[in-house]
Amino acid sequence: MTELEEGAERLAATYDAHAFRTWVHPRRPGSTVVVELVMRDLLTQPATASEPEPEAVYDAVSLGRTQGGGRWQIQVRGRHTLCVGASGSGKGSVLWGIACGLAPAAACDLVRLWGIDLKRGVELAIGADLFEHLAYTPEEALQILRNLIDVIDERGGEMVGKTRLHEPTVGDPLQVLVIDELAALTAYAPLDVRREADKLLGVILTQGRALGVVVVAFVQDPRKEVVGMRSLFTQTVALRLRSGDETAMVLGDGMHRLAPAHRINPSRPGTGWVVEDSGAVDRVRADYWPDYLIRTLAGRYGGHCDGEPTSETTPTILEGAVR
Ligand SMILES: Nc1ncnc2c1ncn2[C@@H]1O[C@H](COP(=O)(O)OP(=O)(O)OP(=O)(O)O)[C@@H](O)[C@H]1O
Repeated sequence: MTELEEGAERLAATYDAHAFRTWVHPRRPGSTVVVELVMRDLLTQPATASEPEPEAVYDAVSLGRTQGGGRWQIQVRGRHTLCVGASGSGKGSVLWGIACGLAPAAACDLVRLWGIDLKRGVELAIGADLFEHLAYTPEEALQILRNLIDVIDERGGEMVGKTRLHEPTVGDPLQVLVIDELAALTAYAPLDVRREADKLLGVILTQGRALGVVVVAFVQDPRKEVVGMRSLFTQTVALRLRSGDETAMVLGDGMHRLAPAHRINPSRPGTGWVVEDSGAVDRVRADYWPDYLIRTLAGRYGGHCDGEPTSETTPTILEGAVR
């Protein structure tokens, strides 16, 4: 092995590269050596989620892996999150990663989960016990939005001049609204519902963050006609998208090259791109949440702080303000 190859091998080991090639730069022979590292793609294989630690966490939850081999943590408190991905791109694994990651905190009433699933509850019903309330109809969805606005009004008065970011405590929890297929509410619901939902969601998205009311929404189609309030979300996860235009729409102009979500292989659901506040771009893959695991956690944490299984309860819609 030549000295050059030995050096390249050391470099490959340092960066956990799968293979390497070396050659002398064609235009600068004798002076510049090129080493090309072939990196292993750590996100090729799917991973199944495991039960979250029993500690109640509400700031951020772990969703899966980053391409560098670290854990993918998503900030929940203080952010409104929009996850966009074509059908079958794996939005469910991001949704359940967040809901199940917050489950221990929800059991202790440090977090209260609200759910809107206008696709007849197909997605959320499976973990229904984790949610304070679930809405399966447009009218129920509006009621949840109104309830959350009441929380905002109440907290706004209490917090003014005291603190900039609501600190969840038992009984005064972080309120997390999970909306599966946002378009069903903002684009395909009856006109009067759409109008009111747009208005109420606009208030929550502009005023709720600091007051401990955050939205985590999922949508297939990111066009403005479908998600008019796209720009009000403060962080975005792009799973597999359908075109470079969609990538630019979701992640920002110029991002279709840096974070090509439209090139994600359809055979690798749960894979996505995230752009951090700092502008750092990362490729990630969510862990897969099988139904049995969601049911297990909903049974263990739904409505209880002591880890005992809950009785079977159907979430109901509250009239008026939440506690
Ligand atoms: N993180 C993941 N790792 C591996 N496979 C996954 C992952 N997430 C989802 N899958 C697989 O991909 C399929 C589709 O995922 P999912 O239902 O979450 O997509 P979706 O984006 O919610 O689609 P739709 O918008 O049509 O509901 C799942 O049934 C599962 O088999």
